[in-house]
Amino acid sequence: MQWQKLVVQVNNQARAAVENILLEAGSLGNQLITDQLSEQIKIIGYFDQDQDLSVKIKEINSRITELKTFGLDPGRVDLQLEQINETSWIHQWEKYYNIQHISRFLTIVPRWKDYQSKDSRETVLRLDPGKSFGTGMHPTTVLALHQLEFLLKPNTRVFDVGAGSGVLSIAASLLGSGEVVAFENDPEAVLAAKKNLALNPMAQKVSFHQSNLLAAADGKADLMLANILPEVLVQLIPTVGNYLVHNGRFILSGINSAKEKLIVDLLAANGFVIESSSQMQDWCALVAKFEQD
Ligand SMILES: C[S@@+](CC[C@H](N)C(=O)[O-])C[C@H]1O[C@@H](n2cnc3c(N)ncnc32)[C@H](O)[C@@H]1O
Repeated sequence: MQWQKLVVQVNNQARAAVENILLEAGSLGNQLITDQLSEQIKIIGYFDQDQDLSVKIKEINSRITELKTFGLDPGRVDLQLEQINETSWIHQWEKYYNIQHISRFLTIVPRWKDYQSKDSRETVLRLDPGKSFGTGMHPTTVLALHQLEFLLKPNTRVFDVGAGSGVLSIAASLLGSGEVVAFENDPEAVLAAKKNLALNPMAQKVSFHQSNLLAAADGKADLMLANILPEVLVQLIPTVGNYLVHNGRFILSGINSAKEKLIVDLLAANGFVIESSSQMQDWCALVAKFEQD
């Protein structure tokens, strides 16, 4: 299978915004290459070959150029499209993917790295994201994991919408939740998530389902997770109340700061009260409480 790689060279100050533009254009994962001697960085977006990027490149270029109107100078912008084969794509990820200490008590370790925890309180999550989103390195995943660690109570029933590599679902189980039911519309991601579950035998009662948003959900959750782009959150939010208990919490991530107000207003209109908002780079995560009967 062939992939396409879009290499974008810009000024470092536009990094978070450009990463977001690539993800919104359909990049399945971004890789960052920095040079300590230069302000210029390279952001590489990986796209499925089926995507016609000839039109999208123009759109991406003009969105990057428009950043100037928001006070972000992207500098000299250069975009190069390259074809790559699947093996080298996965190889690239493995090269740049490292052990990540998400918090004092949660560490994500790539499947192929050795790691011995020295602290019995530390939870170690083994992961091989393959082609699916959710290495644990992206700010949106880190923000969701921080909120999950903070909010999770023992035996809570969790729904994870847009499970990707399964990172949030597996973390929820390892951190002590009850049943975790995860939904993902990409069949390849569902397979990757199931393989990741097998890498973590301590994660119990987790199931992954191929489903458009909550279409395959049954019953109600105490805690809902969704790290998905705002365009998808907008479709999801009006349905969440049917699947969340009264006073249940909803952790939303994947929101670029410019879309925060839109999501906050939609949550309020659907019976949610915002409890907190956290920020990393240009990304925002929200915790909302469902107060409607
Ligand atoms: C940003 S990734 C998040 C992955 C992982 N949960 C994490 O936090 O790192 C969003 C995921 O949502 C999935 N997704 C997008 N639209 C969806 C939909 N309508 N129904 C189910 N999953 C969807 C994508 O395939 C992708 O795996």
